[in-house]
Amino acid sequence: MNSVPIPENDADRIRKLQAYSILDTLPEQDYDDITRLASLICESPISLISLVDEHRQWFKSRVGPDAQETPREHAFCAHSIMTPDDVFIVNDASKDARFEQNPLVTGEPDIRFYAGVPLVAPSGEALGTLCVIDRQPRELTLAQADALRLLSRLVVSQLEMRHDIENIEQSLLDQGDHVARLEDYKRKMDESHANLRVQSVTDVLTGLLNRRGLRTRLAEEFDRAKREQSLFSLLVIDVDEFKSFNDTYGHQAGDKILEMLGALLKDVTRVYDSVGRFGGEEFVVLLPGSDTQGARVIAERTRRAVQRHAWPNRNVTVSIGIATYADNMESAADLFEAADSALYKAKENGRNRCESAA
Ligand SMILES: Nc1nc2c(ncn2[C@@H]2O[C@H](COP(=O)(O)OP(=O)(O)OP(=O)(O)O)[C@@H](O)[C@H]2O)c(=O)[nH]1
Repeated sequence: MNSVPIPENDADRIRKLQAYSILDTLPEQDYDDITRLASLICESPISLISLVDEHRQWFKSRVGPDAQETPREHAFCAHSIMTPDDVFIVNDASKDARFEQNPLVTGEPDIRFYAGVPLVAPSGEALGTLCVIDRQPRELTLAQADALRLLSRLVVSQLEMRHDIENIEQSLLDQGDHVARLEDYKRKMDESHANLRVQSVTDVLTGLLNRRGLRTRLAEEFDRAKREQSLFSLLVIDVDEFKSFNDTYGHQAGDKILEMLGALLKDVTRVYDSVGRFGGEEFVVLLPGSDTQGARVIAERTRRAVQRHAWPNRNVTVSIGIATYADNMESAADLFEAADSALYKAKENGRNRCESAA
């Protein structure tokens, strides 16, 4: 038996075939319809869509034989793909020197007649054939050859369509991946914006509201008190003789005091009060719902708590100015100034005391 011919472009041809991802896939109705039609039109008991792989021919669809594949060296189709533009016809294989010793001729399925039309990819490679086979020597009519050509083009269209669909599916998956990554990115951006928003109103040393955060909250509460005619008070709290503390124990020890005082103020106030560090050693507590009397109680409690607290180095006390919202106040600044004046009075009157605005 002659050895099997190999096309010059065989490596490219096999790469192309593999790119279709068709080898070793399950049977599909569309391809089976084509082999059935080929068999009917050509009146042949066997019809195959044979794809010529590196070492085998593999049948995507078959009418007749049980085998799913045969070695390439036995494949009539391996001869057929050598002439991509022609129908390859063997009228009687038992009398053809190329095939008379072929096991597919000397044994099952006893091939005598073979007609194969190469399946030519749009880029020119012959991937395999659509072929019809008979156990009797015979001929193919011109009409049957034409039909076989037409059906072979249908097979290639199927291959192309399937390939396009796979590409589209893949790009949809890739697109989905991009969308997921974008959403993740957006979520991270939102998180970092939210973090930035929190940081922009937070005092680094104490973790309380900073001056900016306090200003915003004060304006909101002031507007609410004015709108709803509700009670609202404000405490301005200042550490006594803090300069001498710093001078004696150092700035870092002073920072520690401010940090501890921040935590203490948080402890002694209610959840709906807002506590912040207005700057330096001055703290502010906003008391929505509190009149002067209520604010005074909280201020006294705070002052006592500071006085009794176990501080490092030496005792710490605070002076507290109290102001309560009144109808005649035009803005939050009026309320703040009133509390600040009261604080000044507390300092004037000897420190470690609470004073209310007049
Ligand atoms: N450690 C520390 N000290 C600060 C900080 N901010 C302001 N200070 C200090 O706080 C001190 C405030 O001093 P003064 O305004 O003279 O007031 P005081 O010494 O507390 O005296 P009175 O308020 O009148 O009781 C200054 O020495 C500031 O340097 C801070 O963030 N950390």
